[in-house]
Amino acid sequence: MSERPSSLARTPTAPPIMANGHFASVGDSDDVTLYEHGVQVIDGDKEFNPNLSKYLSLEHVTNAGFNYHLISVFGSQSTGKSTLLNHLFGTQFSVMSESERRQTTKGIWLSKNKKQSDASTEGVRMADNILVMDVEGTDGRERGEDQDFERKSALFALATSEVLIVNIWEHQVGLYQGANMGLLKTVFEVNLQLFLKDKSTTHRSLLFFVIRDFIGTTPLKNLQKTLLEDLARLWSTISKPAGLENSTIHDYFDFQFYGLPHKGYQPEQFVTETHKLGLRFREGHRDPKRDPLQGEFSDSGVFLPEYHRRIPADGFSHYAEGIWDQIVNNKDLDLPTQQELLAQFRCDEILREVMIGFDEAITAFEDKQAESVRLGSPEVIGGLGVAMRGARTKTLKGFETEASRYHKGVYQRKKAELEGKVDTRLKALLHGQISAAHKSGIQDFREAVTSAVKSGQKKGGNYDFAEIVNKETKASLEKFEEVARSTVVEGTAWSNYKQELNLFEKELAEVSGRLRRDEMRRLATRVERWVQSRLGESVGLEFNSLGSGRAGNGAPENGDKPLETTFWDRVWNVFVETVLDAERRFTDRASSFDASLEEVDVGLWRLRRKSWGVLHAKIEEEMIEGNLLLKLRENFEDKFRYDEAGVPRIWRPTDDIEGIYTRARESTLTLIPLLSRFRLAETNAPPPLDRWIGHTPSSATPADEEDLAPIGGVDEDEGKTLDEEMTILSESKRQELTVRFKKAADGVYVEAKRSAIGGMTQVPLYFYGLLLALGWNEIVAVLRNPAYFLLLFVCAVGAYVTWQLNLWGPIIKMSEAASQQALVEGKRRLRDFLEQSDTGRQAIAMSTSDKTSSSGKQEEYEMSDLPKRSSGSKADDLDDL
Ligand SMILES: Nc1nc2c(ncn2[C@@H]2O[C@H](COP(=O)(O)OP(=O)(O)OP(=O)(O)O)[C@@H](O)[C@H]2O)c(=O)[nH]1
Repeated sequence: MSERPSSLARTPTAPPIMANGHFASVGDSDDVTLYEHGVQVIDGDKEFNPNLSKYLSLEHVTNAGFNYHLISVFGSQSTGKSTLLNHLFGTQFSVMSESERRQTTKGIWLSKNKKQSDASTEGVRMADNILVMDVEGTDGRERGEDQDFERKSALFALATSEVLIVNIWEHQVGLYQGANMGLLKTVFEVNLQLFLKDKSTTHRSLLFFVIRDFIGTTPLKNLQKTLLEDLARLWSTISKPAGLENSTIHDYFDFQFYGLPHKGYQPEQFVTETHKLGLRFREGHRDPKRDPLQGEFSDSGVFLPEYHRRIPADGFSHYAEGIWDQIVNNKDLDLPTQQELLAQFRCDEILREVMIGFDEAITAFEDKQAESVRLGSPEVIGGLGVAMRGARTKTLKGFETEASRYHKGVYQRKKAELEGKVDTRLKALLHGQISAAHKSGIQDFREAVTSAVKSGQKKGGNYDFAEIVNKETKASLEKFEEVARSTVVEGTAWSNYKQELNLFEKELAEVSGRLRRDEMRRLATRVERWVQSRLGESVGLEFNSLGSGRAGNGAPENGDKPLETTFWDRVWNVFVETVLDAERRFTDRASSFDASLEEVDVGLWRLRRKSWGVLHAKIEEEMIEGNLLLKLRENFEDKFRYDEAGVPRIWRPTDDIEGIYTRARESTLTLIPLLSRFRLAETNAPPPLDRWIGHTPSSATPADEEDLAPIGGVDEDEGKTLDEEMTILSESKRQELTVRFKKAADGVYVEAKRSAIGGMTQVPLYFYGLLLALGWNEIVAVLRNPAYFLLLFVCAVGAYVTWQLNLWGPIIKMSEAASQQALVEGKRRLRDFLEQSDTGRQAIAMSTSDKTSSSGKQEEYEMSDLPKRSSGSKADDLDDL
């Protein structure tokens, strides 16, 4: 290529200017000074220079969009075309040396206008970015008969340029070859082909005839007229496509003419005129309504929008290359297709460019989101919405700015493609963000409700669960909506979070349902504990009543029925009352949870079942052999040891101990069958447990039934009948109990009998006679001795006086108290003494253990050693619930 001095320098005819590096500038360096002669777009060997785009970007044309103009110059070889352009635009196209007459410009060169605005014309708007193409001269001896290149270059110039300067000498006007009529005929023909296919816009071009060496003898108007007549004739000779037979040359071309004086003979005028002409190109303002053929146009501008080929500057080099490729390969030049191809190419390029910016803005967020998902703790990313909206707007706007200048159809398609790409990624980010908000929202909600409940419990349990749930649900929904709203990209169909919001709301409801169930469970547990405590106390009292003879509720035995016969009725009543109370409390509290009727039903049903379990366990505890035996003994003792008035009996040998014993024993023995079955006295049947507990509610879940023990008569399928459920003591247990009770009663009987016999022991009378006979000597000795007699007499008088004064009682009491005190003090001193010596301590230990073991052995039979029951445990207060 030409930018290496190469192709042109290699040709034997290459001028020295090529060898001295003028052409070497192109493409090898980015330094704009190396492009002082412009860039060779097409070299002499018809090769296209791929560095054209580099030149345009160095000249700051690439980003100009449509704000640039392209002018080509045509004309015979060595007619001063390059000279003309250099004067008009300050370019530095190579010019033939005066001494030689040979081809200078090979191929097609392009340079940007280098002339700035004059001081005098300041304020006048300069035409933007004028690019000029210096086309190899026609009719040159170097190409000879080969007119291929000049036709191809004409076609290329027409496809790209707005204005074609036709450079002719005045004396050439009227000639055919000299006036380039052959070339112009080709231009007209290809113009018809080129722009016929693209009917979307009206393409016009300006043919600007610059008449060189214009003397002025023939007025310019006459020359203009001659040329136009020639051109009209030429137009009529070309074959036109169907439908355009009647078209005129003016349908496609505008014309302007300008005469320039001889450069050699009138150098000053030449400079002045080229300067004026240059200003028309650079600063002239063209009124599109003014017909340049009719009116004055010497001061008129040149460019009209309709001349523009509508190729954005950044796509120009690619477009030009495509066009040239078609031309050089003799393919049908189809401009719309080329424009479409260009649009596709450029839109793809622009799309890639804008996607780089998009990646920079978004990838970090995508990575962060992916990382948090990978770690299993999705996180709401701050500032995501702003970044998403900003990146999307910037990307689409950037694409629109650059790509909208290209073929509309392609642009729309590519825009949709870009939107698809951008939106797919943004949508994924939005979903990620919403899903993170969902997960963290649910977690936060659960934690908030739990901690509010806990703090409520700490403050004494006075909290409203439903209120907490409602408050936290509202807060969670607001937070979720805030995240979603701040992340959505307005104006996009996919930026919709309604469905996700519904899902979130649904899950919140599920979680609150679960939390409520947990809360209800906790409530149920508390109520059950309360029931357990109350039943433990009340049922314990009823069992104690068996021994005390008074009802557990404190009511004395009434005459109608023996207390024992209504025992189970009382237990059942206590149970029913307690459970009804618990149910009422449970229902009150559960309703404050906003629990559904079904949930409350299940809770109550569980409560009844559990309460029955508690009662059953309590009864079983009371009915263990030791406890029951104790109750029976107490009952027996009550009847045996006390009379009808409740006064303790002192047994005398004359009493009917056997009779009383037998009645008391038989009465107590009737208790055993009574206690062995839970039956109500009225109906003589078990209580209606199945009816009372009720059927399993349909809304009960397997989890609700999991921890419930089967109940006979209620859970029929468990194979245990109500009768079995209500049987407290088996037959064998009853018999065993009867035997043991009888033994214990016998023990009491024996003790009573023994105490009755012990009460009748006396000192026999003969013992007094014997005492007199044996002590007669001592009596006589005392009576005969005056001292003894006197002492006896004084004692007798003292005793008589004491008796008279009724002081014997106090004296005896005082002496008893004194002796008692002396005994206690003596014992204490002895213990202290023993504790201070080792042997003494051992002796104490041995005596204590002996005492314990001997009392254990006697426990079953010695009524006095039986442990006394506590009247009942302290019940928890249900108000604590
Ligand atoms: N008579 C006359 N000669 C001119 C004029 N302008 C330039 N020349 C001379 O014409 C010769 C060719 O000038 P170029 O500008 O190189 O001509 P060109 O048409 O660009 O030549 P190629 O690029 O080889 O086709 C030079 O020697 C110029 O001095 C003019 O207005 N009148």
